Order: sequence, then structure tokens, then C-alpha cells
Amino acid sequence: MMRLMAQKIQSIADSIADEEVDAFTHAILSANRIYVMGAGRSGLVAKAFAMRLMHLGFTSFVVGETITPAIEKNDMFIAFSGSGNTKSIADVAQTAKGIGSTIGLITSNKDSTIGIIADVIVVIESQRDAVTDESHEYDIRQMMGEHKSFAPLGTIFETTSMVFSDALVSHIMEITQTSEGELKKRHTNIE
Ligand SMILES: O=C([C@H](O)CO)[C@H](O)[C@H](O)COP(=O)(O)O
Repeated sequence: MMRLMAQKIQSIADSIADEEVDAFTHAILSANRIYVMGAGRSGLVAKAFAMRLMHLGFTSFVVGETITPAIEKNDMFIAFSGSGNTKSIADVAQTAKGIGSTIGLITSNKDSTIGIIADVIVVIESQRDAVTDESHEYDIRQMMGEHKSFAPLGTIFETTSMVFSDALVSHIMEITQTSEGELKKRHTNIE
């Protein structure tokens, strides 16, 4: 089952457009502060990314935390949303857009409420090479006997966006010549 998931992630990774990643990276590097948001499991990925941004030396916040300050024009708002339509995130994106912040979106659906207003988008094609019912059952039978569960709901988006955002962190480390030691120094020492 894990091999099947790794194959899907590989296939999606191959489909990610370099130009989208370049534009997204440029927007991050140009932002004053970075505000990250997602709901549910996508929100967990968003939080993990905000943490690494802080380790990289960016001023980053998670939207919804009590200590998150007001967003401003030169800030960037980044949404992780597979559907691109989750209402709470779309509402905040709309507000941030109105203020003049740059809107970034990591999604499987660029033709969505948030996608329409986003300045930079990275598409994670979570339906790419979607297994048909027939091949799904074939793959599963091969690997798991009669068990037929594979990657329910937004699992493929959430897992792949985690891998993608970790790759983006490595990419930014390279561009900014930031060492792992610098990240380590910023890691909390009170956990
Ligand atoms: O937690 C989630 C759900 O379990 C799907 O796997 C989603 O991440 C959450 O519902 C948010 O959805 P999206 O904004 O479409 O990512």
C-alpha cells in the first residue's frame, strides 16, 4: 500500500510545473511576513510549513492562532486547500486580497474560490493517474489481499502537499544559502 502511495506521489511530483514553483518561491522571498492557513489535515500541513519558514528565518504566522497579528499589504497569505473551496480559508483569502497581500495557494483545484483570486498557485494534481475502480482493486489485491481501502478523502493531496512543501523548504535553503545549523538554532529550546 505504501509503495502504491509512493508511486502516486512520484507521478504527481513529475507533473508539478517548474514555473509555478519558481513564481511561488519568488513570492515567498519577496514577502515581508508570511501567513499560512489550512483546515483539517491540510491545516496540519500548513502549520508544519509555517514552522519551517520560521526556522528558515522568515517571520511566519498561522492564521487563527491568538498571537497572529493583522496582515498587511506587503505580506503573503498562503493557503493549503485541496478543494480550494473551503469557506473559512476562502473568506480569509478574500480579506487578505482586499488588503493587498499576495495570495498563494497550494491546491488540486485552481478553478476554485481561492484559485480565482490567488496570485501564485502550485497545483498538486491529486487525481493524476487516478486508479480506476478496476485497477484500484487490482493494485490493492496485489498488495493487500481483499482489503480495498486506499487513500480516503483528501489523503493524496495532504500527503503530497507535505512532501512538496518540504521540498520547497530545501529549495529555499539552497537559494538563500541557509545551513541546517541555522535552522537548528531557531528551533524551539523549550519543548
Ligand atoms: O481534513 C481534511 C479531510 O479529512 C480530507 O482528508 C481536509 O484537509 C479538510 O477538510 C480541508 O479540506 P481542503 O481545504 O479541501 O484541503
